[in-house]
Amino acid sequence: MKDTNMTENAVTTDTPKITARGVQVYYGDTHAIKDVDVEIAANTVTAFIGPSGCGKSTFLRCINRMNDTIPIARVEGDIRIDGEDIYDKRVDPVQLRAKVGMVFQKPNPFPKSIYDNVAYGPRIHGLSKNKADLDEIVENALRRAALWDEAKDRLQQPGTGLSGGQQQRLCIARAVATAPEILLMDEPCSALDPIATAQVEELIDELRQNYSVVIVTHSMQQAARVSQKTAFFHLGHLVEYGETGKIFTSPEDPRTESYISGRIG
Ligand SMILES: Nc1ncnc2c1ncn2[C@@H]1O[C@H](COP(=O)(O)OP(=O)(O)OP(=O)(O)O)[C@@H](O)[C@H]1O
Repeated sequence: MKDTNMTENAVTTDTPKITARGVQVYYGDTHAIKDVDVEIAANTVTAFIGPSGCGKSTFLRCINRMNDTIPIARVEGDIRIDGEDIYDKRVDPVQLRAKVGMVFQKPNPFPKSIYDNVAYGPRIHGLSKNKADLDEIVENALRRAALWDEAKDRLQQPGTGLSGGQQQRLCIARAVATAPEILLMDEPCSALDPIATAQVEELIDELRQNYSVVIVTHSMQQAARVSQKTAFFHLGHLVEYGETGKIFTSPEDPRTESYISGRIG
């Protein structure tokens, strides 16, 4: 089945990077994600949209096992990256998170220098042979995050001294420095002004060349601008998933139609 016609059904893509089957998430007695099946393509930006509390962030956090850090959260079902079960006991969540980077709603640089923020992941994962190697990784990551020109003369200054938009790009540089294959972004622009938002959106489009990007957003305009695929969640269900253009112009499900036309949410 192609991915343009589905209602709480399995969704497939030609080259799935991430495959989820029968995913349930519980927080104690709260059933937050209900039987979600989805396949997410490589080199694609996929947007998760839906009303507040529908489970977008919860499902996003399943993809790098961030829910493991929430004691009352319980994840069931099967999630694979390139066919590998990421919940297998042999998978080290720290290694997994190097491969599946995450950028959060609020820029959260470490209280360290700009350089050390970006070098942190490569250092703990032993990705560089020597200082020159690490310098190169840091420079490349800052370039990829479109922050190099603004940061190159102040690499030893604190990351927290940057503007909000620069801090978010620093967090993106920190995430890409470990050469991830997937980048998860949880409302990455919600704390940014329109100019910084435009810069981050432009960056997301460039990042797609190298990564699969999954972005949670409350802004339907943003989803329409940056994503090729959109998933609409409602009350823990993945209601509809498909080409972004189709979801926004001719959704199949009345709940999607209501949300995009502003009647729910
Ligand atoms: N740490 C937590 N502990 C308990 N319940 C939680 C926790 N995180 C989320 N939930 C519950 O799980 C459900 C889904 O929440 P989630 O944050 O995933 O939704 P969301 O769609 O991302 O919402 P928003 O758009 O408001 O960020 C909600 O009912 C929420 O209250």
